[in-house]
Amino acid sequence: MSGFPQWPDHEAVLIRTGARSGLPVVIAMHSSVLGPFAGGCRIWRYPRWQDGLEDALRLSAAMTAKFAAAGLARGGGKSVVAMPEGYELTPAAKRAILLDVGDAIESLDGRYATGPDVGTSPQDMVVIGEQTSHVFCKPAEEGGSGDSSPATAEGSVAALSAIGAWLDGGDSPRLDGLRVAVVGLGSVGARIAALLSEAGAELVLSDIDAAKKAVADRLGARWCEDPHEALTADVDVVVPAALGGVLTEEIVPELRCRAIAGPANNQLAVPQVADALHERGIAWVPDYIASAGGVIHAITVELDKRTEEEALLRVRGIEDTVAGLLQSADDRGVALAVVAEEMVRARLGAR
Ligand SMILES: NC(=O)c1ccc[n+]([C@@H]2O[C@H](COP(=O)([O-])OP(=O)(O)OC[C@H]3O[C@@H](n4cnc5c(N)ncnc54)[C@H](O)[C@@H]3O)[C@@H](O)[C@H]2O)c1
Repeated sequence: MSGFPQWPDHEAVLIRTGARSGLPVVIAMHSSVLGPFAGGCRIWRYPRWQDGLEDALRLSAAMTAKFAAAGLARGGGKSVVAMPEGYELTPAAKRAILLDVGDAIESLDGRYATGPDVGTSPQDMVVIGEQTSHVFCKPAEEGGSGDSSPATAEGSVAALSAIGAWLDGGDSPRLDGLRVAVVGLGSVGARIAALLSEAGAELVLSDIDAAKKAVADRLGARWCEDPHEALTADVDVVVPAALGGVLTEEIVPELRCRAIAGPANNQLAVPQVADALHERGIAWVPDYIASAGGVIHAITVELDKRTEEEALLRVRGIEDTVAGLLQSADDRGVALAVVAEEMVRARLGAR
């Protein structure tokens, strides 16, 4: 997030050597203004362990923004285990790391809870859960909320409904007839495409994996072999649902959509792209808003112990959030990212 303070304003950082793995376990705790810390556990290879620390600091700050924007009473946290390059992650080594993470979390006495991130799965949360109860996103058969992709997709579609209304100049959420390009048809992207198709949207779909053409065929959608063609297609909205960094300074002049909203993390290659999109009249919904459905659902059900219905209502609340942001961005003639950042700061009581 441009301008959002990320360093050195963390409340606390725990760094300890895992008793079993011997690897550094980092837990970065950014801001507990809204509630206890939560955020995924990343197990990744880094050139230096300090790069893992830096990742934890950056990602925990982003989680604070995500929770604040979602109206969840949680603070941004993140755990990272930095493996050296070339480290052989055998099943035994993975288990040792996960137990070390569980110990580190337990030592914090409920101040921080974790879920899956890059390099960890819902099943891994069960292993962490052997050492601590402060864990979410366990598989359904283990008493957890299961795969987060459906709720993430719901949240992105809620954002798209708000965009549909905004494009119509009205208040009624609309997906019927909306022309949408979905780039990336993995667990989340394929679900978004299915939900949009059901709601009557007109779809352009793409993925680097040619086998995903089957999704387009099944939904009767237009298939683009080249993801760049889908990104720059003449549609109302583009949905980035693959990897980050897809919105570059080079691609902005080529875009033909009116809005962009999707689940992919870290969509902007550089922060200035948000301004470039605004100058081209393209509304960009920050990924920390459009991708929040999964974590909202998991935390609501597993940590807050609320019902599925309540969780779904909270996820669908993304629609109202985006509608409000689109309206105030228009009223003030500024980028939606600016209004979103101000909303986050206001909720955190920051200047
Ligand atoms: N799964 C969740 O609940 C969740 C939650 C929040 C954010 N996200 C983010 O959403 C995005 C998608 O997540 P997912 O779980 O569906 O991942 P996934 O790995 O299941 O799917 C990613 C898809 O993108 C495709 N892809 C990769 N590079 C591409 C490119 N350059 N162009 C087009 N397609 C490309 C892959 O072939 C794959 O089909 C990721 O950025 C992820 O971090 C996911």
